[in-house]
Amino acid sequence: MVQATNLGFPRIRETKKIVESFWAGKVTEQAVDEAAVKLRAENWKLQQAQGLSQIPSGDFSFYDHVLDHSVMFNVIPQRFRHLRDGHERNFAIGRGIQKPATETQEKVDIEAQEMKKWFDTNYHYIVPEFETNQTFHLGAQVKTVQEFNEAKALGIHTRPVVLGPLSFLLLGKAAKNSAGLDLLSLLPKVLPVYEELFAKLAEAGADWIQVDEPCLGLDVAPAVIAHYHTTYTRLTAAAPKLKFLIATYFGRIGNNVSFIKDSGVAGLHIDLVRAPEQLEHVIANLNQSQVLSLGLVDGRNIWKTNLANALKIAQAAVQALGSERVFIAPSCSLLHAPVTLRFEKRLASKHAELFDWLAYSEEKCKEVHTLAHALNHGVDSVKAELADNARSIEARRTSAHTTNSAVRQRLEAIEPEQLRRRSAFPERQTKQHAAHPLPAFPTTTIGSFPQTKARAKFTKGEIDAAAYNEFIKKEIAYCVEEQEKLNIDVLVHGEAERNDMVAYFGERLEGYIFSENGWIASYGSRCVRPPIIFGDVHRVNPMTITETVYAQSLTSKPMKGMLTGPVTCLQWSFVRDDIPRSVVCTQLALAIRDEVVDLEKAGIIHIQVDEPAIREGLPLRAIDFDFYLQWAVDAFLLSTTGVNDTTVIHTHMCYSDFQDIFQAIVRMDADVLTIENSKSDMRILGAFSTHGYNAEIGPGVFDIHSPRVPSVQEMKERADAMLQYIPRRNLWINPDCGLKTRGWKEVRESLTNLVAVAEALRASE
Ligand code: MET
Ligand SMILES: [Zn+2]
Repeated sequence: MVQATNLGFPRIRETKKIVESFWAGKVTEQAVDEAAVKLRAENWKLQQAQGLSQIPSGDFSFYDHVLDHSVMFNVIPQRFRHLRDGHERNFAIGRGIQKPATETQEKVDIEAQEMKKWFDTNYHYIVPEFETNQTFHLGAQVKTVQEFNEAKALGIHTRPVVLGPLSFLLLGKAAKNSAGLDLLSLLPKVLPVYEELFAKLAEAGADWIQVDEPCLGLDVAPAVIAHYHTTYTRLTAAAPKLKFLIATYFGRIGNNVSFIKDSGVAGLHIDLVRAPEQLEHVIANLNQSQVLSLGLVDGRNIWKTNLANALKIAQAAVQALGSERVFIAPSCSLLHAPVTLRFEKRLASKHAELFDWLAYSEEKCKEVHTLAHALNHGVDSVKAELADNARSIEARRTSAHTTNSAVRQRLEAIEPEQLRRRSAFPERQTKQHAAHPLPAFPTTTIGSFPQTKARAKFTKGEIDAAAYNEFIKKEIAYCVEEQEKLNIDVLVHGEAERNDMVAYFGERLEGYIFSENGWIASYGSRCVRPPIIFGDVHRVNPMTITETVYAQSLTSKPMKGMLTGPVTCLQWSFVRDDIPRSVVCTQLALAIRDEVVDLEKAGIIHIQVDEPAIREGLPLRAIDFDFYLQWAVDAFLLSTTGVNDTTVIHTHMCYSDFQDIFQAIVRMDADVLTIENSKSDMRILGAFSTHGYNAEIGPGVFDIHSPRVPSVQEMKERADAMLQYIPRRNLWINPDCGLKTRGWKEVRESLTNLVAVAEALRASE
């Protein structure tokens, strides 16, 4: 029998409320636990109702599953160890903790553990911190075992999910006191604890267990693959009752598959959505009894699966392996997909055509079941489901609403000179400085200023459109006035009208729709609701001109226009999968290009096109980098090069992992680049120039993620250090990202100090 399985279920939206109430001190730890028990039960039952035969357990988390795993293995950094074991400590590891001193207690102020992007998703995990004399052990309560038992008590036999030892170590980092630690040197210490965990699971009655090893989708050295081999040979031998399913996702396993055959593992899960071409190669690398779990339903997007196509692939696998050796599954954990379409009332009634194309997690589980059923009992046994699916797929394929011939023609007609500024940077810089002189070390901000609640009221319908517009104008005026008082050189309008830097543009472009409940986890209790790109994207009307021109009318200083770049719009949306992402990105680029040109026409001479997500889109394998960077940078160029030499194009990026993309940044050919530099790694600035970056640059002089007000002296020291790598005429002084999460008081104080730094630098010229 082919099994219908799942790798993980979303958990976040429902947990948000209870977790945030707990943080606010409104509910007890016990209430949190009770809510969790209820939610898990609901999720398991829901998956069972969809007909899955292997349902995951242990995938639940209140904050992050990697954090939970670290805690389960007692990998708790020194600075948190004195806190009481429990939710409060776990949340403290994720978010840091600050408590004022009381009569009975000293002040508490502990920095959170580092958060990092989970592969190429927009989910963030808490990076495990390992020490040289790290010890590992399980506590009295073992989360994975507990949750397995919890499901068992409900009569549901689940497949426990555990983060595998190699990925656990490789995704971590050395603690500050353990610089230079070779993470894999901890294997001999961690494996006995994994053995203990697996023994407990076997004792509790588990048979299949899912061991996630997402690092197998990366370029890993042969030495690491050798570790995989010895590790799994050992773990499987120690737990003869368990069947290990190694789960890979987000791409192809490639030659990393080589260790599987004689490693003792019972099965392997592969992502056939991202990498359908790997099927044959993987099958050829399995032994005679190993199971292959086929990730055929996209776990990272919201479109219905083309079941006929998926069935063909599955049938080929069944033919090669036999039905006992095939599982059907989503491509990855459904953590990255919204929960259910049941609550999308507005889409269902107002956009019935599009609604019919969608599948969230609940519906994806059903698709998995339908595929398995068709394989086990013949296609006729699910005739109605398959016919329904074929009808939706065909309706989407032939819809008049996804294609716009004018957009297609415009794309065809793109000429190479539309990807180039008229002159090279040095010539542009001379012209720009002559046409619009600025003081040395110009000061600016990244775009957003502290936000007020009125926009939320407007969405709730409490104030009407006219009142709302008046309100936005006031906010802009206030923001401009404050910046003038602070004596900043290049001003911004503050982005008061923008809920979200991607959704704002999505709402103004054709080709997008918005869901009510398409929430996915971003980090901790934070969820995002990515807009949905379903059709050809194009701009109908200007999107930012009114606000920008109004803001410019209030000041004689230059007002910087503020746009979100095409790659970031792409990266932070659910993107149609019927045409290549590169094509969607090019369409977005043309829309932004029109806006850039219109801003210039309206007299705006500084225009910033933000691309914070360009690094995140980088593929997982180095061999795929060039292809991505080619189209991504081309899209940025297409959006920004329609202007005169005297117009200053800015861009902004805020993930400091620039190592892999220097050349791409150079090729983006912006006049000014503002970047996050809060980690103060000055060497990175040196690397910019080594890689040929010669344009203007503003490495943030303060970290906006913290409410702390930086002193003049500390920022001046940072700027002085920057000057060792950056010529004086190219250095801008700015914070490292937008200020919308901060309060006005601290922003005013921080920026007063920031301007003082620029003045001090000028004085020393
Ligand atoms: C995540 S980058 C944010 C850039 C945007 N212009 C802002 O200031 O909010
Ligand atoms: Zn930023």
